[in-house]
Amino acid sequence: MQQETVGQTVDRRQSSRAVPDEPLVVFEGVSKSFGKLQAVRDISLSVHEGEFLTLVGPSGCGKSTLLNMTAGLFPPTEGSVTYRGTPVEPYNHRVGYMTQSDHLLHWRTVAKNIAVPLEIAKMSRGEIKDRVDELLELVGLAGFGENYPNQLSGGMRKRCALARLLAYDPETLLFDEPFAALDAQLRLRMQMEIRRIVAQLNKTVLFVTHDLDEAVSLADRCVVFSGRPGTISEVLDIPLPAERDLFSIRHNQKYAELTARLWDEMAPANEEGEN
Ligand SMILES: Nc1ncnc2c1ncn2[C@@H]1O[C@H](COP(=O)(O)OP(=O)(O)OP(=O)(O)O)[C@@H](O)[C@H]1O
Repeated sequence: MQQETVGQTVDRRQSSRAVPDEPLVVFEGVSKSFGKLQAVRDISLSVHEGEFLTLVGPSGCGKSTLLNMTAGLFPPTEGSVTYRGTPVEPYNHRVGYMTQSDHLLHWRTVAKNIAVPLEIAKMSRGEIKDRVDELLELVGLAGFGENYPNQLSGGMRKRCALARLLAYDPETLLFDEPFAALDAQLRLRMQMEIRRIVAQLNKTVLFVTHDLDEAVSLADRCVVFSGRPGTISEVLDIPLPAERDLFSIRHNQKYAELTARLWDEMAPANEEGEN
């Protein structure tokens, strides 16, 4: 059961991370093959509640495959994926999934798009309205509820998709390169929004990206994969402040060191199995 509502605004990230807790998602000796193709091999990784994890690695190393197994879209070939101590089964309703494409329904207004999961959950009209208003406020779209997706900018569409993702209050958010198509400035704004919202709601995040700056600036930890079959080559702690200004963080010495280290890790000479 979900414990939080969207309206709760206490940042429990710092305090929850100060106390050792049971991991939320655990991959133990996970391998996944599709026919003869082995996508990932022997992945062991624990994700803790309230943690923001980024996943980077060469194309085809199985990052999305890990998200898909967390969502219960398919099981591992070997090993186990558990969520709160229980093996993930089809489907894991505690997670929400957001990809590069926003999948907004063009014939529905912003408010009606956000309302989709709430309608499926058979909430009453009044409850849906209250919830949608709250979500519009949260993602910075107050006043745009009656607009249609084709009347929105790229950033606003992302905000709308994010609000819909949050509507049923999933405790873990899976992001697969959600901002890849945005220009640099917009991407930075959306990154700031994501960190603000995730901290505010104390969500756990697995975020796949090819952008190494994004991988460092967003994360509490960054998981680096080697080429296919994907194995974890390193898990980097990102000891940057929980409350960070993503504009000025680029001048931070630690930030520069971490991104440089990631670039070194990702140098072509270090890739074993590029597509
Ligand atoms: N459902 C599937 N059926 C068959 N093959 C798959 C399936 N899902 C993934 N693969 C294959 O597994 C490998 C890993 O794919 P995956 O999408 O997880 O990699 P990725 O690291 O997320 O790649 P990218 O960064 O390019 O998105 C690829 O070779 C892909 O073609």
